[in-house]
Amino acid sequence: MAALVSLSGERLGWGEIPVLGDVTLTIEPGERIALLGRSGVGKSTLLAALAQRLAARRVALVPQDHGLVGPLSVFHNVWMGRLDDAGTARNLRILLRPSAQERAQVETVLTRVGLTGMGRRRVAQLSGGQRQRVALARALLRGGEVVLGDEPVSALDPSQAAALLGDLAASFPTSVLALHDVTLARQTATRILGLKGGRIVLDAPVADCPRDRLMDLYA
Ligand SMILES: Nc1ncnc2c1ncn2[C@@H]1O[C@H](COP(=O)(O)OP(=O)(O)OP(=O)(O)O)[C@@H](O)[C@H]1O
Repeated sequence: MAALVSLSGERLGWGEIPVLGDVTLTIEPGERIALLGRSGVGKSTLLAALAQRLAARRVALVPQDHGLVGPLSVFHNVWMGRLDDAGTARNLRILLRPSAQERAQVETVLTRVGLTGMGRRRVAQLSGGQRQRVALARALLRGGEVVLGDEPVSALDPSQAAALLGDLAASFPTSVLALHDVTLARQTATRILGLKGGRIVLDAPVADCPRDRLMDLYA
């Protein structure tokens, strides 16, 4: 099967400022990759580079800051996951006067993230964990070949986090998720990428990643 994306010896950063060097990485369809490493090591930088390389595919994003529009309703924010499926006129109609079916589609994903009946609430009035779940609902509504998530369950309690990572795994064939919870990464990923000191220092199947080996990434 053809790789989804390949990077070979690349330097990734922002403008002239390098963050990660010598990045060599191939992602195959069906992989569930967890990105691990200390704060500021470059997980978001790698995800941003992957998003760019995967632009021709259908990709759902769950950004670290959620990427929501506070003054708009939960419904509107979730529907944004599908904006590029329709033209401006249809989108305007949906945003102003959604049909019962469109409301039901959004309600279905809201229920999956535990936000049943919250579609009319303004995002600005939600808690941090509720906002994160709106961002997850938007990704679930969008669907696609790949989900890229930057700490997508960091604001949720452990059982909710595990359940929603399970839902992402069931909904997207391939995932690349930056996670800070090593246990959750070992439970949900098939492959671990560990970043340290400006490099990928670990790239291995999860079966070869005992907890101690992963904790070295934070030493
Ligand atoms: N949009 C951006 N523009 C410029 N520099 C950035 C941007 N995003 C991140 N950086 C810089 O890139 C470096 C790596 O940051 P990055 O956000 O990729 O790390 P991270 O591993 O995701 O961190 P965290 O776990 O804290 O989210 C940092 O020095 C950061 O200041």
